[in-house]
Amino acid sequence: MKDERLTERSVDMKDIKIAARGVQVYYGDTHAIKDVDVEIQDKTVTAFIGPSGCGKSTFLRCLNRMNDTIDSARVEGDIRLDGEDIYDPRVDPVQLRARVGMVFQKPNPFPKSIYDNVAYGPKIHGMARNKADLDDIVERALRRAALWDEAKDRLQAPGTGLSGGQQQRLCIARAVATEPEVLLMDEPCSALDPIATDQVENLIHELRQNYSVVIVTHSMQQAARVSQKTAFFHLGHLVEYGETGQIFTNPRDTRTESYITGRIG
Ligand SMILES: Nc1ncnc2c1ncn2[C@@H]1O[C@H](COP(=O)(O)OP(=O)(O)OP(=O)(O)O)[C@@H](O)[C@H]1O
Repeated sequence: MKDERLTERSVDMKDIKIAARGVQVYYGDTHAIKDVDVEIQDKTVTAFIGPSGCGKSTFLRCLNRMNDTIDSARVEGDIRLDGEDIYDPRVDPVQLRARVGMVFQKPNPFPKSIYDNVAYGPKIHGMARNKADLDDIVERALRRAALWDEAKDRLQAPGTGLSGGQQQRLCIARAVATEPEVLLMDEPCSALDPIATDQVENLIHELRQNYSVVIVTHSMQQAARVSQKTAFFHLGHLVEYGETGQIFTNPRDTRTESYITGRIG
């Protein structure tokens, strides 16, 4: 006899891109992330919200081992990408970060041309057979980041010469150029004006067709606009995780309710 629950479960499992279990993060003696379990779904935008210092960025950085670059940080627990342990010593963090890309709060283009900023990742990962291939990859990434029209006539100009909003879109183009499966965005719009913010939010909608996107944001309006799932963090705990609509209209935990109604944070 067919076990309905098993079938249902295997379908659910397929939709999970990243599964984290019992994650703890310490910076020296500071216990910044406390026993967090979460399942990030594929082709979904997940927002991490919560008051300043609650651990959103720290947890985000666990998902592509960016905390490895912080000497005092220690990560414990189990984090799997498509079922594979990303902290296994055999996993190369550089390869992992090509699969799980990241965009930071402050645009950080390399001191190179616009073209080279985008071409760098595909080059080191051997994604282009020749110059024409690379040109195509660069154009496609810049188009996806809604920067092509502004950049196409000055591809050899330095990336650092662009405006703040353009630089952030350049960093997004750089991140998508390696075709990551997951894109982590740490407050990607905090340095942007409303027009650039709107462009980035449109891009997030588009990216969700192919990728899983996780975004840390201080703006609850932004979380409500762009995400399907929301995780509320407080003092290092993941307090509540669910459908974005439910979290904002019918939170189950009083701490979530206090935060979304502006009483904490
Ligand atoms: N590199 C670091 N070294 C030591 N402590 C850190 C470091 N980064 C973060 N912390 C500490 O870890 C805790 C969580 O910080 P984190 O930046 O993850 O929070 P956050 O929710 O992203 O905050 P914000 O919204 O203000 O960016 C805080 O107590 C913070 O002081």
